[in-house]
Amino acid sequence: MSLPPNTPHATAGNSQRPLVRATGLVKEFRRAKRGEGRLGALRAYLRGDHDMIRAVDDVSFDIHSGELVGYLGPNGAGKSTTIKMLTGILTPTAGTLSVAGRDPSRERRANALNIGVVFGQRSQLWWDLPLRESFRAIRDLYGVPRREGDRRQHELVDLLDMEEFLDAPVRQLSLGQRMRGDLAAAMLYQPRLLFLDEPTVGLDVVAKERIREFVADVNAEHGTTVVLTTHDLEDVERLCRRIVLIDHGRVLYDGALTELMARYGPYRDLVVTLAEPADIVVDGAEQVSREGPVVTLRFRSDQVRAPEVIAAVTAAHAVVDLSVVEPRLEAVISRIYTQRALPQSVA
Ligand SMILES: Nc1ncnc2c1ncn2[C@@H]1O[C@H](COP(=O)(O)OP(=O)(O)OP(=O)(O)O)[C@@H](O)[C@H]1O
Repeated sequence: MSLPPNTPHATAGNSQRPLVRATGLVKEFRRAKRGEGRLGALRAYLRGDHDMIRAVDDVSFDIHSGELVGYLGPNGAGKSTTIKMLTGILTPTAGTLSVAGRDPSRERRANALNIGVVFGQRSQLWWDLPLRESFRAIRDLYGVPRREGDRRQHELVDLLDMEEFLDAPVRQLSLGQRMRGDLAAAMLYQPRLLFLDEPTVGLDVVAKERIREFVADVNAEHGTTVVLTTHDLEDVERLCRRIVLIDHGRVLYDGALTELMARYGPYRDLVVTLAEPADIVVDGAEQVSREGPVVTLRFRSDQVRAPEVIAAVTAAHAVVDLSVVEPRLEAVISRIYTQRALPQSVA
């Protein structure tokens, strides 16, 4: 199925120079070829046989100051590779990249002053140092003036409620506490751009909510531009107005979250619990799943009315329970990932 062209992003028409501009970005990796069997593998290794993998394949986008963008995609889509190029850790194979007017891989140190990076899976803090000492080291490293640093640290400690564990070594902190420490560390020198890679992974609901509130706050109050990579779509629903969806290194969608939902908007699910397990075949609706006696039918509410589908189902089956469910972002995204296409436009 061919993909519709990318939707112009939410800030199209913004005349300001973008904070981030990626144009035709490509990143290829060499990967050793695996020969058949042990001997084959050895031969391939000795011959230096390799494949090229295009982890990022002609990606272009602009991000303007103050935006909070979700950079999403299934495992292996190329998200981390893109973020690594934006932070200067990796050099693009082709294309151009500008972050606050700089080429990140050529001016890595200068770029580092403008960006904060937080990885949910791995801490940037010193494991054996108390948080307070890590903060001091970071302030020194980034040349934050003392008074200014004290003020910011105080504000962040307050905002993230960290006073009680500031003197504990990082290795003794819970995941949620460590995450708060990482976020504060990334914001101590007030970067213009914050990259968050899975910032809520593994956290309980309360801890997740605290992180989301903090991210929303630094974006709204300090105008910090945020690029958020996450598999938790509640993070996205809660925080992002714009999303960039990638798969196999290519942009599938770049635009407002509301527009994506509107495209999917006419779809409704009718969840039916039957007295006896059975498949349901009715006009205007498609059975999308069946688990025991629970069957889910999907229909377009602009083509068939819910009462008509319900009447057809109850005429043919003994029904114990039923409900009509509006689509959630998760359903939309999983449909895009599985079909590698956007839902049909309503228009
Ligand atoms: N250093 C590397 N050498 C070879 N291949 C790599 C390297 N880094 C990434 N890749 C490959 O590039 C592709 C994109 O990987 P990337 O880590 O960017 O995906 P991702 O979208 O961040 O995935 P996830 O959600 O699982 O973190 C994958 O096929 C991966 O195996």
